[in-house]
Amino acid sequence: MKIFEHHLRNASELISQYKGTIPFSAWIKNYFKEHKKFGSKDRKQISHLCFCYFRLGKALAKVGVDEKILAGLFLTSNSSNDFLHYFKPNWKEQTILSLEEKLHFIANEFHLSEKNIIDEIFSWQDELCASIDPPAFSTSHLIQPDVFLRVRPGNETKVASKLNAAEITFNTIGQNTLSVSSAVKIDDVIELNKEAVIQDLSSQIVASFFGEINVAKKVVNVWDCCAASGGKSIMFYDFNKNINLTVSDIRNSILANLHERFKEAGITKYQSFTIDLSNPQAKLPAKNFDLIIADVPCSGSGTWGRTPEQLSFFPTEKIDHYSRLQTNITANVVEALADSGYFLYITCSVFKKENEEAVKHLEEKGLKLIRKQTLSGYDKKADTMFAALLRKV
Ligand SMILES: C[S@@+](CC[C@H](N)C(=O)[O-])C[C@H]1O[C@@H](n2cnc3c(N)ncnc32)[C@H](O)[C@@H]1O
Repeated sequence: MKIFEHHLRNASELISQYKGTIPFSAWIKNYFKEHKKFGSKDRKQISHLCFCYFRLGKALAKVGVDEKILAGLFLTSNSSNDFLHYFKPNWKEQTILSLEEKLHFIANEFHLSEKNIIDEIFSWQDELCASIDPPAFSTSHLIQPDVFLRVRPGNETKVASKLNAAEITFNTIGQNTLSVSSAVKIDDVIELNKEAVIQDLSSQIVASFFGEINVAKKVVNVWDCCAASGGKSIMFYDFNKNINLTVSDIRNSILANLHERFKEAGITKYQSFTIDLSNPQAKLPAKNFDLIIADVPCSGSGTWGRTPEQLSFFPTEKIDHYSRLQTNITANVVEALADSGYFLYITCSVFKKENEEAVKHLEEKGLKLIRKQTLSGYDKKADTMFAALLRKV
């Protein structure tokens, strides 16, 4: 079929043109904007083929782009499709096999070692936190993660009935956690931020650390110092409304999103300011925070199931860059902790340099570790994150 051959050729050309400077989803959107000849079905199929290729990371580097696209499509599909069948009729029977069996099959097809394929999907195995299972984490990149919703307190019944009325299939994971397929357009159905927040499962599990914060005060002073659009602040507010909330980030444009989101979430009383926290000369707020939430900038390596092009393009030296940035930020920020104040350190990274080693730096600064945890989402179609709660003693 000519159309299949066109799609494969287009995907292959786009993959060779993409240099990893911006996220692939944004890059391909721009490309299609400039090249109007592609219809919506073509755009969808070509993007999908590119993502299938990227999900294999640095594995199958020598088999050629077309073959790697087809192998990626085979490994990420649960049933045979006409496109795959057209190019690989003898793979049809195998599409229903388990991922492990399919990896074995592909290794045989290309005369490669199955272990090497797995090691090369996520090729930073030596940098991983000890608690992560390297093969399971690596192969998880072949599965598209889900979208998770955190239903805000009191909206549980309303959100479920709205989803049911719109005939949207969802899984109930916990009292306040639902998941939907990444293809679903949820914002047409529920009032985002008011009724529910789009928030990854592991990010939601960070709330389990809030219960360990013991402040004998009516109003808790909280500083969400790398707040972005305020996901962690909204979650803390839902846990405890008696807070005096301060938020900051490096740029005003980022905080503009936060103001919008807080409005929708009903958070009206808070202080906000911009600050470069990596600058040792930065003027910090007064030293009176009972809790500082430091959801620091990081490699994002626990979220590459959503941006699989990073498996091919992430420069290894950036791990050290982020680690230094995190050390500079946290060294600065802890100065604003009140006596006995808590410090919640969070990343969406799987690298020990950004996680356990960062916690060691904080302990060297005199903070006492209460709990640290790798929040492994790779077995739950979710992101993998890391959180550590420390206290100034
Ligand atoms: C992982 S995101 C925070 C996500 C957010 N807490 C949430 O739950 O949605 C990290 C944030 O740190 C900010 N950031 C990066 N470098 C910074 C710096 N030097 N000083 C302050 N904030 C910085 C980024 O702009 C980004 O918004």
